[in-house]
Amino acid sequence: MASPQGLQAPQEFGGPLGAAALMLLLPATTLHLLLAVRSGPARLLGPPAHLPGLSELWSPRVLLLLLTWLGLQAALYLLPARKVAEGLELKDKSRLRYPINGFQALMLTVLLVGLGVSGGLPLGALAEMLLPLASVATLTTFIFSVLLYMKAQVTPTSGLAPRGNSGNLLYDFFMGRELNPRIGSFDFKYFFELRPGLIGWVLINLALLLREAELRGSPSLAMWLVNGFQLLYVGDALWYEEAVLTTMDITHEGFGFMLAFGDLVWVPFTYSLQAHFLLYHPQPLGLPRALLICLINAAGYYIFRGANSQKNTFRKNPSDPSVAGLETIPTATGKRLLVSGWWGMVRHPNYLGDLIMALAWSLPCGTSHLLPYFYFLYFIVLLVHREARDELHCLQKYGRAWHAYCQRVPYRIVPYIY
Ligand SMILES: NC(=O)C1=CN([C@@H]2O[C@H](COP(=O)(O)OP(=O)(O)OC[C@H]3O[C@@H](n4cnc5c(N)ncnc54)[C@H](OP(=O)(O)O)[C@@H]3O)[C@@H](O)[C@H]2O)C=CC1
Ligand SMILES: CC(C)CCC[C@@H](C)[C@H]1CC=C2C3=C(CC[C@@]21C)[C@@]1(C)CC[C@H](O)C(C)(C)[C@@H]1CC3
Repeated sequence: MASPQGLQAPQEFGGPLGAAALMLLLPATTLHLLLAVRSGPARLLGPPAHLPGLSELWSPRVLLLLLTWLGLQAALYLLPARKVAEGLELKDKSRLRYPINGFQALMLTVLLVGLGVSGGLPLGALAEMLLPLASVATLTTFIFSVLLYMKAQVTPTSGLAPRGNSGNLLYDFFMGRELNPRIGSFDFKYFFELRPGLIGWVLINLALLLREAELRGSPSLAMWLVNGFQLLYVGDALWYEEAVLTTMDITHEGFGFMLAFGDLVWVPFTYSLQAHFLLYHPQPLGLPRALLICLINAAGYYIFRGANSQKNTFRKNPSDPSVAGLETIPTATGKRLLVSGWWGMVRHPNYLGDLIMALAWSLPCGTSHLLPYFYFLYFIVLLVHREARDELHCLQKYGRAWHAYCQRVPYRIVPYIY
């Protein structure tokens, strides 16, 4: 069942063929990275040292562990929230309500895990279970995406996403048909975007740190830095949880295989690659280099947070004193575009800050291997592609005003370079 508007929307990611290729390539890449990272040569490119058997990829105990984790995070999501925020206006003029309790869920998880570890829970053992966990999570994602696809069959047209309703099964399954799939007030896209995968990433990092302490007596400085930087990133995402309601994923993307896999598999298992690498390939790191890397991460965070907060404040209340003095240009929609401050430097200053942080997360792993730089390299591709998609949306939305903005601010992500 295709919506007329969906049929006209240009297809992304290379259409059905691209979507099919990605659905094979993404799980295969995750598997390859998890095998390569623990092998001696730790090669990013080239065949893996061995192909795993079924017993290395699947166990009912691991499935139970994953389901318990999802259940715990769902329960924390349902706890009373300090605030309930409204999302942007939908096509039918309604607004959905979202609980703002992500940071609380992170803190409660840390507390529960802390109590567990002090009571003898062998969290370090998780480090040895990442391969079967990732493959079980991949299988779960496929099954879950089928359920999401079926649920969209009975969703009214106004609830469908602009892109994922072309009528091609493979493409729509990948892109996601329904914009905001919910059961009652439980919003699946919002929940998966910020909870089990993002908090799971922190937990995996911590398990790798504890495993390193078990093996070598104490965690290395490099391991501390990677854990600290990424905890800051996840803590920030959950502290500013409300801001996710204006991101492209929540406002535009359907919830299908792409986001479900990204949230549940890609983020926790590939974003933790640096800590995973350090467990099997310890790297010496002196204090002066560690300080320099901290400075790079701080600079990236400063730009990332400054840019995201400036835009969010401006979109929520343009007369807020912190943004009221900034220069803007009007658009035909009634909304204005910032042309000074962070958004006058490049058209995506938040991506620039994010990329600088991505580099800082890999640097503690030294320069002997390319593998721990995977996240940085993938992130360049993701953000360049994302920027192009956003550019197209903004051009369609703002027309001439967007052209004027591009003339005023000619660089996209990196000043004077790109
Ligand atoms: N770690 C990861 O894997 C990932 C991280 N991210 C991060 O997520 C964050 C959100 O990114 P994303 O959702 O892509 O988009 P952005 O937060 O960059 O939002 C883009 C939107 O901002 C508005 N905008 C653009 N220019 C201006 C301007 N000059 N003045 C005012 N508003 C403007 C437009 O929407 P409108 O005008 O309608 O408000 C545009 O569609 C980023 O920090 C990014 O780095 C993203 C993807 C993956
Ligand atoms: C590999 C696939 C082709 C693409 C998968 C993309 C997803 C992994 C990302 C799409 C947008 C994301 C965001 C974050 C994590 C990665 C995914 C899900 C984010 C939650 C990370 C923390 C940030 O502070 C944020 C701004 C909240 C991010 C929002 C977008």
